[in-house]
Amino acid sequence: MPDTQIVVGAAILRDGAVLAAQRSHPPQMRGRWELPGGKVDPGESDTAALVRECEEELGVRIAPLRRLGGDVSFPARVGGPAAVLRVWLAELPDGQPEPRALEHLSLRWLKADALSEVDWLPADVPFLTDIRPLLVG
Ligand SMILES: Nc1nc2c([nH]c(=O)n2[C@H]2C[C@H](O)[C@@H](COP(=O)(O)OP(=O)(O)OP(=O)(O)O)O2)c(=O)[nH]1
Repeated sequence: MPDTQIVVGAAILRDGAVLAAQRSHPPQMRGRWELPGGKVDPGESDTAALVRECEEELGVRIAPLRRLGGDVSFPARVGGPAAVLRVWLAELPDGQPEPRALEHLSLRWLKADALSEVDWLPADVPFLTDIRPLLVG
């Protein structure tokens, strides 16, 4: 898949909740929710991109733990490359500050019973099946 744009997302778990982020742009995605993360740059590893994007978006340095689920394809912009979302389970190491919405409209820590309360972007939805049992364990 040489032309596929890889997008990485972090399922950051703390105290039985996962961190969800509300997108500010583009207009058709504004207000919808995603796992924090973003596009992998050329030559960059997936986990390096994940750590970089979370620093940019949340102001924290996360620790990726392991992959959750598989590649989930989503419709790329017209004329652009195909795109897939890959998600990692991650944690906030001791000493990290509280995440801040530096690029998002808002952040929420969602427990299992609130996981379906927000309007997730489509590619993130399949990962909720992997995340839910980790919140109630
Ligand atoms: N997480 C997620 N991202 C999606 C979905 N559908 C979809 O087009 N995207 C796009 C939005 C962004 O272009 C990209 C996520 O990367 P990003 O968070 O770095 O995007 P961005 O807008 O900040 O970056 P840029 O386009 O300004 O370069 O994936 C989806 O269902 N879930």
